[in-house]
Formats: sequence, C-alpha cells, structure tokens
Amino acid sequence: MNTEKAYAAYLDQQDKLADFRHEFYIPHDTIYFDGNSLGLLSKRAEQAVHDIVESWKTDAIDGWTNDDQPWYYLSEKLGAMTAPLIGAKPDEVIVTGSTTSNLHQLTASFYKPAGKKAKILADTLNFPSDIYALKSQLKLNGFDPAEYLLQVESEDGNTLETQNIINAMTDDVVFIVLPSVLYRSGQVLDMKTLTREAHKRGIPIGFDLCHSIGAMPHQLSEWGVDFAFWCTYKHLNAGPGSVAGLYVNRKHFGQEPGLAGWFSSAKEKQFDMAHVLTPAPDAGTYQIGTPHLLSAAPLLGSLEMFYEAGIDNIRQKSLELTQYLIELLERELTDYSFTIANPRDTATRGGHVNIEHPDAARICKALKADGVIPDYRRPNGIRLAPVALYNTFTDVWDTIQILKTIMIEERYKFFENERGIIA
Ligand SMILES: Cc1ncc(COP(=O)(O)O)c(C=O)c1O
Ligand SMILES: Nc1ccccc1C(=O)C[C@H](N)C(=O)O
Repeated sequence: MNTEKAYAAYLDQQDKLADFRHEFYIPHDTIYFDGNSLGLLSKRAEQAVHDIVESWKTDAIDGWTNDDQPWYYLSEKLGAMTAPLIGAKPDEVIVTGSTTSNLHQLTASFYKPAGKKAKILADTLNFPSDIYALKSQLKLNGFDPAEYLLQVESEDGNTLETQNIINAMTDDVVFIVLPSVLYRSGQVLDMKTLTREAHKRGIPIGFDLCHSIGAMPHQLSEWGVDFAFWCTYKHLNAGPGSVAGLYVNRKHFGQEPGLAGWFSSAKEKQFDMAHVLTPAPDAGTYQIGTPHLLSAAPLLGSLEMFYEAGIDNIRQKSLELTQYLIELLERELTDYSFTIANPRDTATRGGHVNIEHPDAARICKALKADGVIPDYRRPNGIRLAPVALYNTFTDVWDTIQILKTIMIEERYKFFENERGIIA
C-alpha cells in the first residue's frame, strides 16, 4: 500500500462527500474520531434549533399547529425522514424517548411470557444499559434475571458467533434483543439471518441500532425485524441527549403499547380527552408523553444531510476510512503490541476501529493531549471512529503518525493508565 501523506491527500481529492465536512463545526485543531459516542454539530442542525426557538418565541401555543413545521407532527415527520436509513416504511418509525426508555417500551410491548416459557435472550457484549433494562423488565414480570436472562457468550471476548446465538434460541426463549453493531469491537451482527432463525422458532427479535444508524444501510422491513431502537447523538449528529428513535414492523400495528400515555393516541383522537386510549395506527403509538421538541429539532437539519449524501455512499467511505486506518496501523506500528480487535471483512466491520493495547487508557490520554479525540473502553480498547461526513483520509494519516510518535517517545508514560470519568 502507499503510505505517503500525498496519497491521503489524493484520496481526499477523490472523495465525493468531502464538501459535507465544511458544514460541521470541527473543534479547532483536533482530529475528531469520537463520532460513535457524540457526533459533531452541523450548521444545519444548529439552524434547526434556532428555528424552533424562534417558533416558540413567535408562535407560542400555536407552534403545535403552525403551517411550516407543526410541532404536533414533528415526531412522525422525523420518523419518516429516518426510515430510509434503516430500510423501513415511513409509518414504521417514530422519533421519541431515549434509547433505553424505548427498549423499556418495546419490551413492555413485545415480551409476552407464557408460564415458564419466559426467557429473554441477549448477549454478554451489549451496552450495559440494555441489559439493565431487560433485567428490570424481567423483575417487573416476577422473573429472576439470573434464570430468565440468557446472555450468549463471546469466544474471543470481542465478537459473537452467529451460530452460537442461534443455538441459544431455545424453546423457553420468547424475546430476543441484540445490538446491530457491538459498541466495543464494532462487529456487525448478521441481522437478516438472526431474524430468519428467530422467526423459524416463533420468537420476536429486535436490535439496538445505536452504533449502526447513520453509518450503514439496513433493510429492517425486508428482513422482517420486529422492532429496533437507537440514539441520535452518535452518527446522526443530533446533539447530546437528542431524542431517540424506534421502529416497529407493520405486522404489529393495531396493538396497544405496553407503556401508554396520551401521545400514544391516534392524532385526531388525542384531544377528545377520553379515558380509553385509541392507539395510533402506526409506530407513533409507542410514544408516551409530550415530545422533547428542542432536542428533536436538530434532527431536521442533520437528517437532510444523510438524504443528500446517501447512506450507501456514507457506508462506502466509512469502510474505506477504516480500511486505510487498519492498513496504516499495521504498516507503521507493528512493533508496539497493538491488536486490531474489530472484524476486518466489510460485511462485519462497523463504523469504528477498536485497537487493543495494555496501555490503552493512557495512550488515549496522550492522543487527546496531541489533538486526536478517540475514546477508551475498558479493559484495553481504543476506539477510533473516522466518520464519513466530516473526517478525511488525511485525518487518518495524521493520527497514525501522532500515535507512532507517542509510542516511539513513550509519551503515554506521562499519564496514569486509568480511565477518566467518561472515557
Ligand atoms: C448500544 C448502546 N445502547 C444504549 C446506549 C445508551 O442509551 P441511552 O441513549 O438511553 O443513554 C448506548 C450509548 O450510550 C449504546 O452504545
Ligand atoms: N450517552 C453518552 C453520554 C455520555 C458519554 C458517553 C455516552 C455514550 O453514548 C457512550 C457510547 N454509547 C459508547 O458506545 O460508549
């Protein structure tokens, strides 16, 4: 491979998505590789926040029904704008809640224990919040999580084998929740096969798309996935605590949500103020209360960019960036005990690279001190997410050189090898 800096510049010149970078605020003098934790602010997202504040200022209560962007329908509109990113129909998606509250809602709606046939299948590598939510749902139903939550083990500590997950779909399992992409290793699970196998056994299955939405395409409706949920503050760049999303396959329409509230209502019935709920006929029924409009608004700006860029183009550039990062790392840093812990092949490699090193925590601190923003994940992972909409091939090249200098000069030894409060 060509390891010259000029080659990185050449790749940037060829990049069809290069112009989008200019729409983002890049924290100055840094190479931002943490978009898989918090995506950057774009000018369009910022404008969308200004617009809704303006609408509150000038329209007040009439903002709910004003002509250009009625708040009353914003969650549905944003859901429809999100749908192409996950291969769903517009009415199968709603922007609402948080990742974890949406998982609670979907579990309350689709986990249907029948006597002792009541187990939930998850995995040992998922993000803790999902596991906490599943355990609390089991407890609410009177089941001991120690017995009723099955968690598929990883053979190598980083990835999951499709066949092991399928083998765990036993007779007593009635509900399955898995991540689309593992938050640490970035492995993409085979959602299509897992859904087919779950359905052969009559088990509903859903995915946490936090680390895949906005980084790669999905075909949820075509695969028949029952439900999914995600955050919007990572690859979707909608800001810290921005409103999350969920998907429910049309075949489940017409049911009441497990956790109801007045925003679960059919829109035209909601203000009848009846004490009997008329559920919305679509994914909108999984909403509970008044939408958090100020934290949903940024999506209006940021989703537009995904539409313009095209999710297939985003995935292609993302794969090129991660491939370039892996190859440079292997060429330039062979002597420094790094292991690449994410899958290599393009079918199972997500949007970030995870490199392991015994000094990972302090190498991350040294990278930050030198203007590269990664994050550290226990026990020994350095996550680097080169994001298609705002990172460049030159960012990747520079990062490898900075990392090489840190290792040669042992600059990481100035820091404690312990995580900070967040990363
Ligand atoms: C896979 C996954 N699920 C859930 C969460 C968190 O959920 P919430 O957005 O509710 O904080 C994260 C990250 O914060 C995550 O990476
Ligand atoms: N929500 C957050 C709030 C504060 C700090 C980080 C997060 C993250 O999202 C972490 C991310 N889910 C991760 O994959 O590590």
